[in-house]
Amino acid sequence: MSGLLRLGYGGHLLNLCFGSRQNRGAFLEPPKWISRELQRKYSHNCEKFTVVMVRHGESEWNQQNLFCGWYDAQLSEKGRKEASAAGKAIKDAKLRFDVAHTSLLTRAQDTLQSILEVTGQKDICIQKTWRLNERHYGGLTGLNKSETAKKYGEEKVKIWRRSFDTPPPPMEQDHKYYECIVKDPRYCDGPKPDEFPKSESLKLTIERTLPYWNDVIVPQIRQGRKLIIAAHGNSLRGIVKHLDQISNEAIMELNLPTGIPFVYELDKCMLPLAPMKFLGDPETVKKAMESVAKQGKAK
Ligand SMILES: O=C(O)[C@H](O)COP(=O)(O)O
Repeated sequence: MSGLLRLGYGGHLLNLCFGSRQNRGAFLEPPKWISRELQRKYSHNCEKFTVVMVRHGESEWNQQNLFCGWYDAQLSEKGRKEASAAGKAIKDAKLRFDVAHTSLLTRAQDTLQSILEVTGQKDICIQKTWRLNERHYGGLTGLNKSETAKKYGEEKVKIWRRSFDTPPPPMEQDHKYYECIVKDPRYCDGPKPDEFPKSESLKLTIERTLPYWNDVIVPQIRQGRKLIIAAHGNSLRGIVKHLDQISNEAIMELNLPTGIPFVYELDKCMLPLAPMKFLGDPETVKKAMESVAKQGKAK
């Protein structure tokens, strides 16, 4: 299928078709030079696609306020409860899925399993990828966030946690968790040794998450498949930044809460038709976001 874009230009109405023989069956994005505002306003389609995303429930390392990244922490008791509450919220919203996407980390996979159990959808196809993993916290992995803020200052910790392109210090080979992460057999199919991160900024996280969004997830959405993505605070922040075109500065203030699903309605150009909608009471969501932000404060 090709697309039709209507643009008002110098008093004329311009109809632009896009699509090519090679891409028959796929919908091409309108040319990049057309602003998102115009795309949204004039894009000649009213189909909408629903995608549900959820950050895993609280992990044992979240509970102890430790930088976790690629360390495979398990869900805490509270995290397991959050995961089943997420399932209930999804069930109440009557959302059904054809495919689920998750990371290679247990906390995201267990959250997904719990959601699928509660919603009675355990048999759907699950695709797992390292590209949806949490951002790699490098040398900070295993350190307490508050103590790190006490040692280096809250401002520095906020930059490590939330800046767009300043990565935390790298994880060196003598780091306590280096071996168990780098030699973990779950990474036998990737990342390749030369792409294996030593630490990641949000920018670097987006660079490995977005190809998966564009090449695997978007084609499924366009085929009309209903998707759930159970992943992590920062891999999801990257996707949200991309979808909502959030600036590098503004993304610093976005803190995703654990275990509260959020829903996007996307048009055919994969543009959100409305802001993300949390399946939770707004006051609870606000408090949960504030408490994530506070984890980097020195106590
Ligand atoms: O990896 C971690 O420590 C958390 O899951 C995400 O941490 P952040 O909110 O400090 O980025």
